[in-house]
Amino acid sequence: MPAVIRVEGLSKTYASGFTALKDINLEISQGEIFALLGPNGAGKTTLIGCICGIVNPTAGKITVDGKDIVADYRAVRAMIGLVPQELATDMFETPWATVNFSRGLFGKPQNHAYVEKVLRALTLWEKKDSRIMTLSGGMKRRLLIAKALAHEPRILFLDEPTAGVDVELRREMWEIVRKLRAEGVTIILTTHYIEEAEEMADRVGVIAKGEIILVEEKNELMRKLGKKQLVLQLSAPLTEIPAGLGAYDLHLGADGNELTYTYDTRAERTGITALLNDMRAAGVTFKDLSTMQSSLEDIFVDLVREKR
Ligand SMILES: Nc1ncnc2c1ncn2[C@@H]1O[C@H](COP(=O)(O)OP(=O)(O)OP(=O)(O)O)[C@@H](O)[C@H]1O
Repeated sequence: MPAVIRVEGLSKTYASGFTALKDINLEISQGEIFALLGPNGAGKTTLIGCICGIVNPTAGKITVDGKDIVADYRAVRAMIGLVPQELATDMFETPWATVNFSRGLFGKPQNHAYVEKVLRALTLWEKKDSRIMTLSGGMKRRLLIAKALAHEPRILFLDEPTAGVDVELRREMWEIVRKLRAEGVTIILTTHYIEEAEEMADRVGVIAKGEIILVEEKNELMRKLGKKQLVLQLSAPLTEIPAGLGAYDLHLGADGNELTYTYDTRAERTGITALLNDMRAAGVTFKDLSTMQSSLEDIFVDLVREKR
């Protein structure tokens, strides 16, 4: 698939002197769902703000469909729809008026049939003449998407589409995103949630402290994220890992009193049964055991370490 968005050497330092993005290089392919995964303050919103022309980059170059976002601002903006985190619109307006107005902002001719199609697709048609303030939280979220789609963009950015929404609504949002992709829209979404990236994305970019740490096919990333640790409190301390256990990914810690085994939860076998058997054969016994799942934070730390 050809790249529809190219980001080269992008950096952003805010007026406060804070550097939110450092030398970002990224390509988004046409028709994919790309998830930008990162903790709070990682720079996700700043990055999409730069691509959408809302935030001025300090350095670097961005093209959308081969057009420079600065030199060709209007053409680029017309190709992009942005679903922000929060609704900033007149609460006394109606969905019908606000979506038609959004379309007009982009200089698109009126097209009531298209606006109707969008409102119906987002199950807002029944509410088209209600005041926005009377809509439920889920309806307001869907209205944000309807507004972003008003001018028929080919690329849609969703900034934390499911932050603070319940499970049912989250699934509904995912369904909407999938339908849009099926219609050929390229989708870039930001999220804190590994499950969201896992559920939705074709590729995932992990961002932390203003740097893209890795970009990976979703399946490959999930394999890396699927690591768990088994921690064994030994009955007696060891000075080294016995030779008979050399084939396992083991770490001896806590003055030889703790053995940690790292395994892949997605592998066909965890290897735990074999490890415990081999430990018995090697005469190593334990008094307690627990498991730990790597947190997103641990994973970021690991990834940063791996990169260096
Ligand atoms: N206008 C601004 N002036 C100064 N610093 C800013 C400005 N906007 C954002 N920042 C800082 O830049 C960093 C990145 O913010 P950004 O909103 O891009 O992160 P994010 O990954 O989207 O976070 P979240 O998940 O919380 O939305 C943060 O430390 C933030 O405080």
